[in-house]
Amino acid sequence: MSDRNCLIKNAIVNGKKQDLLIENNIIKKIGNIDDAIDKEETKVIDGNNKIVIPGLINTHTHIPMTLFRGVADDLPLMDWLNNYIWPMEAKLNADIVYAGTLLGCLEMIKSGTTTFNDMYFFLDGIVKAVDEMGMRAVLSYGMIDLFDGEKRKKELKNAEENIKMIKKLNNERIGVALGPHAPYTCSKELLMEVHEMAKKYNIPIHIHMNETLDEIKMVKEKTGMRPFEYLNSFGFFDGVSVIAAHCVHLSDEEIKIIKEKKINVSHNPISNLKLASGIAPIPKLVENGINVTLGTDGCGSNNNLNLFEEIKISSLIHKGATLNPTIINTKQSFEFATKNGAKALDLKCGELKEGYLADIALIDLNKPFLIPKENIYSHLVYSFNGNVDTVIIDGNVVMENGKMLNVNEEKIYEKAEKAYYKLIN
Ligand SMILES: O=c1[nH]cnc2c1ncn2[C@@H]1O[C@H](CO)[C@@H](O)[C@H]1O
Ligand SMILES: [Zn+2]
Repeated sequence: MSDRNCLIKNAIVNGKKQDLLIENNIIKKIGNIDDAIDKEETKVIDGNNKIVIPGLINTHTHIPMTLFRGVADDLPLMDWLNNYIWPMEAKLNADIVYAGTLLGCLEMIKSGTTTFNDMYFFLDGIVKAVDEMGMRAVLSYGMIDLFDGEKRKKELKNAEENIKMIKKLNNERIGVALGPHAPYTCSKELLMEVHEMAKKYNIPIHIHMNETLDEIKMVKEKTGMRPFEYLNSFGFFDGVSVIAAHCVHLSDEEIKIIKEKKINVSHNPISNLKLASGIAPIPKLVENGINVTLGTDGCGSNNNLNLFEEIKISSLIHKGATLNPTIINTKQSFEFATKNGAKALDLKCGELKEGYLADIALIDLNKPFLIPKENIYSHLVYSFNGNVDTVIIDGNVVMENGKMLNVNEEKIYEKAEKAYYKLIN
């Protein structure tokens, strides 16, 4: 029996009890499907008491940082990076990164995420784990030159080699992007070359922007401009697709640039709360028609990869901040994590539609916190804990009834524990 023909019977799909047929890696049909299905060739999943949702899309993370979970809590960004995270990251290698990525993929699959947009190091280790776990990902090598010319050359060379390595894989599930870390860690020369490279290879740029007041002050002192104005002054946003993570502190002029240049925003409310960076002006961005998506950031600043928490917090935090309970409703925050994420990554998924990629999750509704089963789409935002039942990515069933089909979970935990001890010793 091939996993790649799959019929989900009698589930809630787009608010209605119906069936969903997957052929190869595509949602072939949604409706009442009985006829002409070859039961020998088709895997049938009982969807009774279950809801089908599009797999979630995490648009900003550093996946191997699962190994940094809990190691440096309760610190501000610059102290956290300079004195804790960067010294530990100096000990990384491809094996450690591989172990952290296996764990991260497992955690994401179990909480309904099927695609993630990543920025990190040792991409050969990340690629290997993503491939084995069957996830969809866009990967970028995180470049930091700290304004040093030699370092810049090395970082650009490394980035280009990674682009070639990933393109050569020809793996439909694994895409590549460019990841200049941020305007306070990357020189103008590096950013300009990144822009050229993004055009040359026709790939997106993934960058941290306006996360803290400190970094904005640093950029302003150096350039006389706020970060978005500075990058815009040398055409960084022209003719390329950009995913800007955080965007916590923005001037009206910067919001105008984001709108005009069609920059995708990755909102990471939990990371921003934990590092006390601030609260992003998401309602204002939505009002301006800007594409808002959701990210968890790495497990050093979250400390998990459960995007359902991000959906809930993004619906709550702006209500509290604006004293307006009507702001960011359940449909909007759910779309941040699905449809909008797909748009940012230029993928045909994030919605349950015929012809779209078969990246989906099934949730068992027989849970105390999902009863009564009447307003399920509200429950998914405000009361679900993220534990999904079954996950299908690119037409492959990777988890069924809470059990991973092709990987040994215990081995992943063991590997991650071992890798962690290598990092801290
Ligand atoms: O919230 C954050 N702000 C800035 N840098 C971060 C954050 N989270 C992780 N990293 C850092 O970004 C680099 C990845 O290329 C890593 O050094 C990682 O620790
Ligand atoms: Zn980050």
